Amino acid sequence: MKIYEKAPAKINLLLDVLRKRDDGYHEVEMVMTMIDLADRLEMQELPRDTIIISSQAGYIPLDEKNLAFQAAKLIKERYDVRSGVYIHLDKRIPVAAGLAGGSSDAAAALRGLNRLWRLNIPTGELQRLGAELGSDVPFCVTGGTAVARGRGEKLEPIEGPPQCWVILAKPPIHVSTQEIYGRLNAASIERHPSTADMLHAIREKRFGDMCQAMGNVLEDVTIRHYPEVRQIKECMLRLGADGAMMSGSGPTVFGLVQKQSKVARIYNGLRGFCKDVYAVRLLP
Ligand SMILES: C[C@](O)(CO)[C@H](O)COP(=O)(O)OP(=O)(O)OC[C@H]1O[C@@H](n2ccc(N)nc2=O)[C@H](O)[C@@H]1O
Ligand SMILES: Nc1ncnc2c1ncn2[C@@H]1O[C@H](COP(=O)(O)OP(=O)(O)OP(=O)(O)O)[C@@H](O)[C@H]1O
Repeated sequence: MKIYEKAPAKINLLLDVLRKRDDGYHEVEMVMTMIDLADRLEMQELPRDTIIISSQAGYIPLDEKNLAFQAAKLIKERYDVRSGVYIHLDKRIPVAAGLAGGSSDAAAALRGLNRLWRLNIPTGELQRLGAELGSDVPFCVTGGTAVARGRGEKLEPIEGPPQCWVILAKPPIHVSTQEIYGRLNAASIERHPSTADMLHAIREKRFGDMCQAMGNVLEDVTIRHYPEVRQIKECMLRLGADGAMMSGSGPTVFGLVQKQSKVARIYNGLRGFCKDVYAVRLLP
């Protein structure tokens, strides 16, 4: 039997860091939502006790370092599954972009293998397993729109933001999430974004207020080392985006636009800057 799962990318509409924790992670408060840019996973049961990953993308690990491999291994061990699986990853989300591509693949593998092996694992348990693989994985298990707290695993689902276009531009640099959090001095953050303002804007479907409420405390840290992120953000706003911000730890910058008539102009303008540009919708 073959089954398929879509693994959409996420953006952080808001990312605040409250403090550094004793375990080395940071206590965060984030508003996350999914966009219509997704990897596709094909999963096929194998009679042998083995996990095989393949992908058309030449630049991701296909061994134990792959997050989909780790998801399959975890579920096999915890649920004592004797058969194996072949997972093909059709990668469309840019890698190490701040869009949770690997995390979403892991979450899709957890959902898919739960079906393939008829394990009936409840969603909450899939999220707990996901938290063992990465801080963004529990959100990716369910998707939608949510406030994420703790290190990202405490989730409060909320209604979706007002629909709009999302234009993404990723400069050709590799940014390590660990390095960016490591360079952040949580005690000296000058301006924290307001989660309350963001939630109010989303609840009231006020697109302009939502753009105003966007904020990401990791942005300054990444920009200090990669000034091209600021250039892309400024370029997006100059070209007419209603709001623009870095997603996650970067380096991808996303711009939000409500009017379709503006999309082509922003997209084409950014293509002059970098190769990796996408124009997609929010996932409803
Ligand atoms: C930047 C975000 O993507 C925003 O959604 C997440 O906060 C990070 O999610 P992620 O990539 O799934 O993160 P993980 O794989 O769990 O952690 C990578 C590294 O980021 C740092 N990290 C991550 C999450 C968190 N709340 N505090 C941290 O300090 C840790 O140094 C960790 O070693
Ligand atoms: N299935 C996968 N897809 C992409 N990268 C993967 C995968 N499995 C492991 N990796 C590794 O994870 C690293 C981070 O890639 P990923 O695309 O998940 O980053 P990201 O979008 O910045 O994640 P996040 O937003 O959660 O911090 C890459 O360097 C890559 O080698």
